[in-house]
Amino acid sequence: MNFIDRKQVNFNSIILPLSASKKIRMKTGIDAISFDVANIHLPIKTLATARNIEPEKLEKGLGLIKMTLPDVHQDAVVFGANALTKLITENQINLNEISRIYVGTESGIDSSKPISSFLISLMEQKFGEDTLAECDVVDFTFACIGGVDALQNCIDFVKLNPAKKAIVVTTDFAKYDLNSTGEYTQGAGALAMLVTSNPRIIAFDENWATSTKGVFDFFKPYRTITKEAITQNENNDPWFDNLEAEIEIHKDQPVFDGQYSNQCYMDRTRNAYFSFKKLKNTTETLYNSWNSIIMHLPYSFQGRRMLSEIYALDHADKIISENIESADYQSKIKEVGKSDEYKKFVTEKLQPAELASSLIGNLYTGSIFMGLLSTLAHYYDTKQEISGTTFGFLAYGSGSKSKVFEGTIQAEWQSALAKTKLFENLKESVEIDFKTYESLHKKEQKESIRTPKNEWVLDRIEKEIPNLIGARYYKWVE
Ligand SMILES: CC(=O)SCCNC(=O)CCNC(=O)[C@H](O)C(C)(C)COP(=O)(O)OP(=O)(O)OC[C@H]1O[C@@H](n2cnc3c(N)ncnc32)[C@H](O)[C@@H]1OP(=O)(O)O
Repeated sequence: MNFIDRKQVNFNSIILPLSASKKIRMKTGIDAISFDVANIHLPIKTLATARNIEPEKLEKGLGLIKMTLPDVHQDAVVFGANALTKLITENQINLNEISRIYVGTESGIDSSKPISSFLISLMEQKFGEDTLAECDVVDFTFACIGGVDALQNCIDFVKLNPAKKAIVVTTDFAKYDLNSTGEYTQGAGALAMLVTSNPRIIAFDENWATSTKGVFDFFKPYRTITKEAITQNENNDPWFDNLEAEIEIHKDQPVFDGQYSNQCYMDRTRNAYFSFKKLKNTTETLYNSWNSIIMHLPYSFQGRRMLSEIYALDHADKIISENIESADYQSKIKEVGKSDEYKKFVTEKLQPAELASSLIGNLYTGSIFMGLLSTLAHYYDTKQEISGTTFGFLAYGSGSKSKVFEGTIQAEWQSALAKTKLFENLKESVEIDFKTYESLHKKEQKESIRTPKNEWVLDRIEKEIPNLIGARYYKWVE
């Protein structure tokens, strides 16, 4: 029997074989990436005009251009299944080789059956019965950071099992109440990423820093509909007609405090960033070593608005003191954010990630990965070589948690990305008018806006068979 001497095993990065003379560090990271977004959009100017908001605030203040939203036949399962199908076909993945499909989402359609369970049956429908019979699947939910949690988990798994492969899917519909301050930060879509040893796109460093604090900045609680509300049925909802007693319901739209959520975002990312420096045992200005910075972007300019604090605190010339409690601390951060030096920094390190966000909107768990894809697609389209450079990641999920980590772009990133064509695909999105937007939002629209082709669609929701009521069925449309 072979016994492994635990003292010789570095559990942070698997070193194979274990003899001191022949140490090979196995890289782990993202080997392939694909996406699916709603493909219908409302121009942000249209929303601004209808809501009597200055368009410049949304366009120049928050960086918004278009806002995608699901068509009648789309939901979080559809986006996830389409991104996953593209990942499998474009990269000729043999599903028997996939040990895990872990989903990050905060748009679950069922409190018990995870989205990953739907994905399994749809993939087997398309690629063969029992092809995923031994695959482990589960959903991760922690607001927008659930996809990063799934990724970290899959990376650890592949590090321990270098011959195995995993897939991470992030899928969400960021839906906010009409007339709320979140309304202009909506969006919908999914990404799928293959996690392997010796990946072609990006290999992650072993250090991951975390900052956590339990807060109510943004959440989706179960809400009570009282007997009186059911009786009054102010919105004439036909579903109410069959209700007799008070019930708890779950609404897609969150309860949130926008400015407080920004503060939580800043606090968590700042703490995680400085913890990451400690883990790396460095006093150098860390962001200078990053070619690009990939942050959670609930809207395009969130990263640049939030990062000025870290930029100032970790600046080589110590632009501001570290006294976070001082009276003029916040105004000094704002001042730094408006400086030409900071604007240049943003253009170089953050802007490539913002490009897709401006055209799509919020993807919740997928936003940070769309930032990564946007950056890679930008460098691909502009033919700039970035292999060997390091990307820094600042993830955030309300509730709240931040994770900071970094990865190195691999030599084959361009060939791995050749079929993705992000910006080309985004150009095909169909524009809708304000009336159509509102009817989709209120679920009054019955016919699909766009005719689906070569994609998964929601076929029907069971209404009759008692022990299947609410079951969702999907189909592939050629
Ligand atoms: C879910 C998560 O990811 S948590 C973290 C983020 N939170 C959310 O996404 C929650 C949902 N969203 C929201 O609540 C809101 O959309 C927020 C908080 C993101 C934005 O809130 P608002 O009150 O609409 O905007 P806010 O006043 O913060 O910022 C507007 C920006 O536009 C700028 N602006 C305003 N008018 C103009 C104009 N005419 N021209 C140019 N810029 C303008 C402002 O100066 C400000 O930018 P600055 O602070 O960088 O200077």
